[in-house]
Amino acid sequence: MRPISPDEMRAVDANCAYFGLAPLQLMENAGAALAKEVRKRAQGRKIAVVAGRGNNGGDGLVAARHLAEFDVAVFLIGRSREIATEEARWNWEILARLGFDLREVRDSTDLEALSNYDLILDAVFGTGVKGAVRGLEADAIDAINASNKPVVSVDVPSGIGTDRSVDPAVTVTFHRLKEGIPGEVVVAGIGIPHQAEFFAGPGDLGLVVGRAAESHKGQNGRVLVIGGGPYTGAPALSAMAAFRAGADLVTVAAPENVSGAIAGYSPNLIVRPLSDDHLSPDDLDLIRGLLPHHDVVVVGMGLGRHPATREALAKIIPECERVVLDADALLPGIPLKGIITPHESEFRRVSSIKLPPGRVQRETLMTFARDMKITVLLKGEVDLITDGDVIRGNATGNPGMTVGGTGDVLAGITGAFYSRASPLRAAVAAAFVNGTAGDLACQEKGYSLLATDVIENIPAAMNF
Ligand SMILES: NC(=O)C1=CN([C@@H]2O[C@H](COP(=O)(O)OP(=O)(O)OC[C@H]3O[C@@H](n4cnc5c(N)ncnc54)[C@H](O)[C@@H]3O)[C@@H](O)[C@H]2O)[C@H](O)CC1
Ligand SMILES: [K+]
Repeated sequence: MRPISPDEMRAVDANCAYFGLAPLQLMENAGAALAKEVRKRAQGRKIAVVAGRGNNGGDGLVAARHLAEFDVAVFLIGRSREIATEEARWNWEILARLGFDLREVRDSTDLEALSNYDLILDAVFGTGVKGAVRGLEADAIDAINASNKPVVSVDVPSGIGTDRSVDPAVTVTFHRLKEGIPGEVVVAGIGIPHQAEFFAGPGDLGLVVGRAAESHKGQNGRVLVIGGGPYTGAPALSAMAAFRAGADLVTVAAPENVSGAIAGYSPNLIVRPLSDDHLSPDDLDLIRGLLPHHDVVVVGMGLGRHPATREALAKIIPECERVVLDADALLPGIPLKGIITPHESEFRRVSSIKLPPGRVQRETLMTFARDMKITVLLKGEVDLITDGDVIRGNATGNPGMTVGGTGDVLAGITGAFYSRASPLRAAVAAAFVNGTAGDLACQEKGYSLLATDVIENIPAAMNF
C-alpha cells in the first residue's frame, strides 16, 4: 500500500475527530500499541521515554503508563508548562499525579543520564516537525543517536525530513506506512477504521483550503462559468457558489438574452454575453479569449440542448485545462474531461452504464473514471467520488437538497476548489462543503430550503 503523506494523515486525524473519534482516544491506542512493541523488544528493565511537547511526546507519555511494570523514566524536552497540546498535557498530569519518574530537560547535561537505560523510546517529534531543528530538541536527537542503546521511534524517527534526525533500530508507525522511514518499520493500528478514510470530512476541506493546501496566498482561482439559456438562475447559482467557496474572480459567459438577468443576481459577477440565445460555434472566439484569464471552467448549467450548443461544447471542452462538466454538458457526443458531476441518470446518459447496486457500483465507477481519465462526482444519498485510483464517499446533505439548483451550487464550489487542488481533492471537499451548507440551511429553513440558502451557508460550512 502507498505510504500516507503528513498532510493526508492530518486530514484523516481531523476527519476522525469529526466522526467523534477523539484525539485522546487515538493517542491512548497509539501509546498502547507502542508499549506492546517495546515489551517484545525490551532486553533490560530500564526504559527512557524522550518526549517532545507535541502529540508525538503525548504518545510516549501514554506508553510510559502502559509500561509501568518496567523502570520507566520520562525525559520531557523543556518545561511541562510548555506542553503544546491538551492531550499531551492530560497524559503528563496523570503520570505526575501517580508519581512516575518525570524529568524536565533544561540543558544537554540532563540528557547524559540516557546512557543508564536499556532502551530509548524516541518521541521528540512526529509528523508535526517543521524547518530546522535547533536547541534542546537538537541536543536530544544527538544524545539519542550517541547513546548506543536500542532506539524505538514513535510514529517516525524524530526530525525526519529536517537537517537532523534520529537513527532508530525500529519505528512503530501509526495507522499507515509513512514516507521515507529508514530501517525496520512496524505499522500499528490505532483504531482508525477504513470507513474514516472513505467518508469526506473537514480534513478533506483542509487539504484544499487549509495550511496544507496546494495553493499560495492570493491565488484563489479565477472561474469561468459557461451556462444559461433556457434557465437563467443555474449559472448565477454556480457563480455565486464559486465566490462563496473562495474564488477571487468569477466570469459568466451566458446567452445574450439572459446575460442582463444574470448580471442582476449580483454586482460581483462579470457577465460576457454570447452572440445568440444559446451557445454556438459563433462564440468560440469569445470563449477562447476568456480561457487564458481563468483557471477553471464550469460548464453546462442551464445551457439547453441545441445542436449548435453541443457542437460548440465539443470544441471548447478539449481546450480547457481544468473543467467541471455538469447538466447539459453531460450529453452523448460531448467529450468528457476534468471533473464530471452527474446524478445517476446523467451518468447513465454519458456512460451507457446502468450502475449496479451495492459494492460492485464502486468498482464500476472506478473503472469508468480510470478508462476515461476523469474524476467522477456521482451525486446521490451518499455521493461517490473517484479518479479511478481512489474512491471516496460523502454523506453530508439531506433530502431537502432535491430542490432545484443545488447541483449548480455543487458545480460552482467544485470549480473554485479545483483551481487550488487535484480533481479528486477538489471534488471530495466540494461534496462535503455543499452537503454541510445544505445541512446548515436545513437547520434554519427545514426542507423548504432553497439553493440560495445553501450558498449563504457555504462560509459557515467552510469553517467546519
Ligand atoms: N492519527 C495519528 O496518527 C495520531 C498521531 N498522533 C501523534 O501525533 C503526532 C503529531 O503530533 P503534533 O503535535 O502535530 O506534532 P509533533 O509532536 O510531531 O511536534 C510538534 C511540536 O514540535 C514543535 N516543533 C515543530 N518543529 C519544530 C522544530 N523544528 N524545532 C522545535 N520545535 C518544533 C511544534 O511547535 C509542536 O509543539 C504524530 O506523529 C503521532 O505521533 C496522536 O497522538 C494519535 C493520533
Ligand atoms: K518520533
